[in-house]
Amino acid sequence: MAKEKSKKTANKSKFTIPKLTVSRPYKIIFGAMLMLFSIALLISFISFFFTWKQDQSEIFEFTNRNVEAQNLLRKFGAAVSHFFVYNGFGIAAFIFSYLIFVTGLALFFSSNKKALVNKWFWGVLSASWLAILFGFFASKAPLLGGRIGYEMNDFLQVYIGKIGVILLLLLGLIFYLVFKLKLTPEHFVSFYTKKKEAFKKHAHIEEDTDHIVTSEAETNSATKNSVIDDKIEDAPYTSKGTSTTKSSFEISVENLQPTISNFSRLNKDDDIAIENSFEEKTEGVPSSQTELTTDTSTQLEVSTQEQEDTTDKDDDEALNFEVKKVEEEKEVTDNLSNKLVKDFGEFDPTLELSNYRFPVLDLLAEHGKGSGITINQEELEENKNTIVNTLKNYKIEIAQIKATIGPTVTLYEIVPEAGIRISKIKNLEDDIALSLAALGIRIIAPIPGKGTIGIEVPNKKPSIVSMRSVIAAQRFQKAEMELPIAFGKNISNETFVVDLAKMPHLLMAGATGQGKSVGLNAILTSLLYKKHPAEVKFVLVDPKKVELTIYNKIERHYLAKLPDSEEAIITDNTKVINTLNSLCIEMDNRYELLKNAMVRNIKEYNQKFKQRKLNPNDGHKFLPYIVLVVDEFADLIMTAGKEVETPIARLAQLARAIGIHLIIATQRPSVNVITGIIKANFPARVAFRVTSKIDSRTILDSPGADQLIGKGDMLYTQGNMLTRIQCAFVDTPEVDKIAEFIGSQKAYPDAHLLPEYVGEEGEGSALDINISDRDKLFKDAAEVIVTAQQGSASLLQRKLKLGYNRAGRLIDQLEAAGIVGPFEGSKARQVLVTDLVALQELLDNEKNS
Ligand SMILES: Nc1ncnc2c1ncn2[C@@H]1O[C@H](COP(=O)(O)OP(=O)(O)OP(=O)(O)O)[C@@H](O)[C@H]1O
Repeated sequence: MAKEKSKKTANKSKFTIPKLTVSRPYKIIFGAMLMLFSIALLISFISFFFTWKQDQSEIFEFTNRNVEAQNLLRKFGAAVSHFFVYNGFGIAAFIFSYLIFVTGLALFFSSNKKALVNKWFWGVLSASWLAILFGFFASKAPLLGGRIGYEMNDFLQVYIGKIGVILLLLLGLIFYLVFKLKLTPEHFVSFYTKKKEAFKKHAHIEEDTDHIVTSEAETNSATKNSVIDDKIEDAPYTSKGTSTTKSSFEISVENLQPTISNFSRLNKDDDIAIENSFEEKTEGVPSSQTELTTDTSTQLEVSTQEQEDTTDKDDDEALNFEVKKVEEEKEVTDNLSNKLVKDFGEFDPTLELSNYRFPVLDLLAEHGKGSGITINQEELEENKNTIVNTLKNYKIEIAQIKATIGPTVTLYEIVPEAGIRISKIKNLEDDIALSLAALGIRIIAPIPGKGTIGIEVPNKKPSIVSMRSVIAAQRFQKAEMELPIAFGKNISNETFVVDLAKMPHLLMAGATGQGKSVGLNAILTSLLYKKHPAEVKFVLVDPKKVELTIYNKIERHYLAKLPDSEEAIITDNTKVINTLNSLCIEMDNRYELLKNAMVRNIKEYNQKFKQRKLNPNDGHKFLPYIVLVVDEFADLIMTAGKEVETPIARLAQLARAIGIHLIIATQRPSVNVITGIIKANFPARVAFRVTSKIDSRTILDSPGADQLIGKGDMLYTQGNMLTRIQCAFVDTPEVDKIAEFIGSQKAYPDAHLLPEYVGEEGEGSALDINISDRDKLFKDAAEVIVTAQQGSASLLQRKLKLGYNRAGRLIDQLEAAGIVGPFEGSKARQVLVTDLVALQELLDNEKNS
């Protein structure tokens, strides 16, 4: 079926009326002719209304050239006007002039034909309607309706009478309004209400304006004029100073506003009503007035456009198709943090001590001028020969030998002949040492990553590596590290710089007098030379009480301490436990901050904080690195055992991301000091000379440290290969000078305060009568005891997960508060409060008293 239908339509379209194709130039000519003709008609028609009486008799004398017509277009004008107006449609003949003009225009611009047909349809209908209407007045004014009007009117009157004709005309009018102007009754209703509202507002504003005008007149001050007044004064048409003009303008502009705002609220059908009301309102207002308010004029254009759209809906060509340019949405890159950074710059943590000066290089001594290596050629030659000969004795041929001179040792790299087993050379270590008659020979077989065998032979005259030389080294100065440490110089005499933040914790061991304390000072000095007081804080634990006391001077710059402690450098073992636990709290707090800031480590956190992306009101603050230095760890472990080991292990396991780094030194690297749990969490290790291979294994997991020569000769490992380094030497007076230099500068009001830690052990054993001195868990403990009706410390220990000391202290406090009875030997104490209500009462009474 569908196919048949489509076939039929196809056939239909095939046999449509043959198209009269006129070429474009002809169309233009013809169009122009029609337009000119229509103009001629218009002139003739207008002229006809004044000359028709004189010209009427001459019409029949058309060919007689002696008879002159009065019409502006003479005989032609008189004839066509007679035809169109007198014998035609009367005044409605103008419609034909218009229709001919638009036809010419359509041809001229080759525009849509459908719209033209539409125009002709409505044009002829309107002309007929008008002609019939004016037909009623044919006897008095025959020109109004023309002959056609008269005849049609007469014809209709015969059949339907005068009233019938009037009704028919009314029907025609409605037909026109509904179909052509697309008007509905709702339009009239809304138009009426709008009119009413506008009228009300008009009246209201008129009142106000009158008021303004009078007050203006009273004050006679030009400065008080409103913006609209200013605009009026600028406008060319206004007669300056005439208050009537001003006020009338103000009203009209004000009047526009409600109309326009209403416009947006109305539905499509309401458009015409609004426009009509608008036009009415602007009537009588000079056109320039509408130009004054740009907004208004824009809106005006829109509404005019809409009207055209409605009236010429089926006029495809005339339809104004406007593509609205969609503006790209603007991105708001200017968020608060960017704005803050723009306004105040990035947050500068060093601002509080902005005048802080880093210690100068001159504070450090040179130690052995030039610190150049003083090895002579003879010694080198001699050592080489001895090595080659010794190996030869054991039938080990050498293909190549190379020497690298370090500050304390010289490395001889040998490439043995093919087929020589490396283990054979390694086993000859002692023999080679004996032959060379030197202490501290270390054989590295093979040197990792080189494929050679290294024999380190101490220099006869070792040179001191001064702290000054390593601090001044470019490697250190340009090191882009979080916590750079210049340890000293390696075997190739290069400055050895490592990042403590990457280690992330360091374990140091070495027999007494081998350079541990100097090593610690070298680490601290490196950080003091590179880091601002705002960026790093030290927690110093010095059970020996003498090694680190020099740093007391920089307490308010660089040290961190517990809130209640007087001395920043911790020498008391119980305080060490509290400090370690406090650091654990600090660690937990920092993790919370990192979590809230949605960052993974302290570096990202501080960066975000500097960029002002973190709000200090949410508890965010710049986090300095915290370096915990424990000088004699063995001593701590011996006295505090697990209480120290546990927080140390916890910190070592977790603290790297939040910027807490541990440096632990010990002179007894035995397994009960450097336990498995400690070792597992300290991948970076430094070994100074130790007394036995076992100690070397404990600290480095391999021998070697026992063969060092002491005096700062050290081995460093970060989990893989060992690096032999000559530790930089910094003497106590130098450190003292640096501390003095820093300490003499403006400082923070106090040392950096660590979070408070309430230890399990109380400070005094006396009964705490003072309520404010009570344990934080006092109330909980009381509730536990009262509920269980059993006054025992072990109950508290179990329920509140407390240590024995703290539980005992709580019992004492409960006794003092009268909640439990006195100590009764092996029996549990008597509970003096019967229930929780009574307990609450007791506590409330205590508070009030
Ligand atoms: N890097 C070094 N360069 C030159 N000499 C050094 C170096 N390190 C240490 N020494 C020498 O060794 C001595 C002892 O050093 P240090 O005080 O550091 O030993 P220690 O291991 O801390 O001893 P203790 O454990 O008894 O305190 C220093 O006084 C110094 O003479």
